[in-house]
Amino acid sequence: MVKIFNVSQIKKIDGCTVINQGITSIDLMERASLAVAEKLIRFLDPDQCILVFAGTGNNGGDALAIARILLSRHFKLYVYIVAPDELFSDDCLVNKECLERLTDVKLIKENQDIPHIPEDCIVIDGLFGSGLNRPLEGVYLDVVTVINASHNKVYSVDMPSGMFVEDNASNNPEGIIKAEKVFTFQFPKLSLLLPDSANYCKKMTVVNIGLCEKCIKEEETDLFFIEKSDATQLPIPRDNFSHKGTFGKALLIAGSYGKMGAAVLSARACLRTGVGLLTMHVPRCGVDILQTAVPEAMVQADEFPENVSSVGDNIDQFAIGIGPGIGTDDKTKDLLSDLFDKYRKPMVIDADALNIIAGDESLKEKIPSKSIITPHPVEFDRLMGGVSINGYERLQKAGEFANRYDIYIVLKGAYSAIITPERKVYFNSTGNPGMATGGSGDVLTGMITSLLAQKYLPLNAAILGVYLHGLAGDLAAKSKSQQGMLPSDMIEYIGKAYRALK
Ligand SMILES: NC(=O)C1=CN([C@@H]2O[C@H](COP(=O)(O)OP(=O)(O)OC[C@H]3O[C@@H](n4cnc5c(N)ncnc54)[C@H](OP(=O)(O)O)[C@@H]3O)[C@@H](O)[C@H]2O)[C@@H](O)CC1
Ligand SMILES: Nc1ncnc2c1ncn2[C@@H]1O[C@H](COP(=O)(O)OP(=O)(O)O)[C@@H](O)[C@H]1O
Ligand SMILES: [K+]
Repeated sequence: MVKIFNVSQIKKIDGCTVINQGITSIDLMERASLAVAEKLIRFLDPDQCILVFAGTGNNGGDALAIARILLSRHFKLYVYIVAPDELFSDDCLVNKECLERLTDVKLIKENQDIPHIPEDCIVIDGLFGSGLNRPLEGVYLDVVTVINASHNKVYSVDMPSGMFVEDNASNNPEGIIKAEKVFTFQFPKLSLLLPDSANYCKKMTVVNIGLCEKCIKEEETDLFFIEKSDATQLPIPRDNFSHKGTFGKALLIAGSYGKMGAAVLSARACLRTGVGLLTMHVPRCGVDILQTAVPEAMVQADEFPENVSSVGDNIDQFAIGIGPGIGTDDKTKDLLSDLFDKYRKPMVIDADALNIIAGDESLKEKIPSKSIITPHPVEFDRLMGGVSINGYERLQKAGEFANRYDIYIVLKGAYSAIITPERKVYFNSTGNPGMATGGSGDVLTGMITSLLAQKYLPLNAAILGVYLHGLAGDLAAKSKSQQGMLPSDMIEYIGKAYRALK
């Protein structure tokens, strides 16, 4: 797992690296800048005009070192340092003086020094990084406004300048660079993983700068970024003599009149994820649909034609998933309450099941311990009874909720976050905007339920389920495009996603 740290932890690891590796901070800056420049070069055209905007701190120092490296590779650069008071950090000053021996470096001290930024340029943004401690004002704000208004591609060093590493609730949205790509050092930064960064960081690339592994190992955190190597370790190998009983029984309670598609998608995804036996509990109107669309599944018909209203006895044999397409009818509400009374093992709770719970405090109290709930942000805000001001606040609330009710929360989104009862957070690294289409969530519910049935621990079921789901989405997008892909395609790629983990 890649650890995610706060600013003071990053500074500490920085200092510890310098000591343990017997280097100076300027050596580390050079290493970091070289690593970014190497990545950056792939996106640059030698004929294009490149404007570098540096600040006066170490982020500026990085940008100036990157400018020097790019000059040595014959890129055409115009370099500006925004320095209203001309106070430079030591390492920034060293890089400024090095660069001034090679090219003209202009200072921007006030608004009138800001250059016109032509169209079709590339901007390299090294104004502020992790040292930002207040929203931008004055000439800094003016520079960011001009850069954003130029609509050129901006590549940011470490952070989009003006964006805080963690909480941006108090920030000025106008004072943050809108970057095409952010090359961030060594660790993903929390704010770049939250939906708040959507306008400011289209893509985050983590650049390894060789910080001391021992220091990183010793520094504790509750925030993690899931990598392929983490997911690869999770699938339970299949024994030669295993049989369908080995891989568990899943029961999916899904569908209502007009929403049987959700049940079909979750059923297919559950089967493709490897469950031994799948039973679908659906309203009577859905029986033929299920039997035709998913012949591998057994079907239990509810007594009601259009909604699910009750589940039978003998449900302890199953891993249960409930929610896709069930609607919020009163009968279905009774079912949920009854289910929570009868069944005390971890289950997967999604979609309308969450909307039902949202309106009833007593149901929240009854959620079985260690269950996995899978809300998207709107469902989560409904559960909380109010909208969060940003993704950071939502994450804090999710930690409190998971802890209070002893459950796992999969907060879905671009980097879905898995939040544990101990308030640890695991961010997923797979998936793409092609998955932002009705039915993708139903697929996820089927997948995690399948893994629970196969005796994965709830945390592992959530991590592997979310990772595989995103990976299947990435494979589907590769073949069908983000626009053209469907949740059904994702299901077809679950097998290949498993293969890719080998
Ligand atoms: N391990 C790593 O990751 C490595 C990191 N490295 C690089 O170091 C960068 C962090 O550098 P940094 O600490 O010098 O801070 P940076 O962001 O340049 O800001 C400079 C100063 O600006 C000030 N300031 C703050 N807000 C302000 C505002 N709104 N308006 C005006 N001024 C404001 C504030 O000073 P203050 O005014 O508070 O005294 C602050 O100290 C990091 O992002 C990465 O690029 C690499 O070089 C090596 C390895
Ligand atoms: N931009 C994105 N990048 C990665 N994954 C995404 C993106 N948008 C949506 N997803 C994933 O797609 C799924 C959508 O789920 P949900 O909103 O519940 O859809 P539905 O209710 O229509 O089935 C979630 O797992 C989410 O993480
Ligand atoms: K920056």
